[in-house]
Amino acid sequence: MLEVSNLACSRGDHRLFSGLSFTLHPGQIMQVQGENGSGKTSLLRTLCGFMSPDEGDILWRGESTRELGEDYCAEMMYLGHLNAIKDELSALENLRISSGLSGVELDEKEAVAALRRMGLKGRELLPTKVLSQGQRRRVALARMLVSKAKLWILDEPLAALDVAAVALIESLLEEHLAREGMVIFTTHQPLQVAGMDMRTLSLS
Ligand SMILES: Nc1ncnc2c1ncn2[C@@H]1O[C@H](COP(=O)(O)OP(=O)(O)OP(=O)(O)O)[C@@H](O)[C@H]1O
Repeated sequence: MLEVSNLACSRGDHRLFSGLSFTLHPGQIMQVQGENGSGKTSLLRTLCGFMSPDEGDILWRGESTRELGEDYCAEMMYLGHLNAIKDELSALENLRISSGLSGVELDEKEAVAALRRMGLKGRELLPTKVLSQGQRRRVALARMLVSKAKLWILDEPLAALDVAAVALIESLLEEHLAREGMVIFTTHQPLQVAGMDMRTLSLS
């Protein structure tokens, strides 16, 4: 369970939000909404521990995420809106390295299978710099197929994806929630997650 209480966050002199509280239970998904610049990415990065809040507490299974440190990181997967993939490396190398850094060692067969499920058959060994924007996004999102993390924090996961890839991401979210996973995400596009308890958090 993730419990956020009285969270406040600023950028420079500008207060983005304050007094933000919510609880996310296993099997729940929450969409963070708000116009451009309202602080959605800042909130997600704060929940990951990449930014420190001005005030407030973030608890994972009842303990402070700051104190849990790597133990929290091992249970959380963050996919930012920038792909964080290395241009010179292949799709296969990118997936194996990013997965390894998050504590999941993938052998080549597993990584190839994940990339193929993401529609990247025949693109596994190419340097990612030659892939299209949507294909690069698919490489980054392939982590969703191999992650063992309970909490997924996803910033604009649908950006640059075509209809088939959006449907695949929706099904991966459904599978994750059915396994008692948790998801916090932002999107400016509609997302259909069947039969799920979709919560929303609006920043203004
Ligand atoms: N490093 C920084 N220094 C100063 N201001 C920043 C910095 N990063 C972000 N900001 C500002 O903080 C505000 C919130 O940015 P953030 O990226 O969290 O918004 P967002 O809701 O995710 O926006 P979008 O929908 O456009 O992705 C913006 O006004 C932005 O200009």
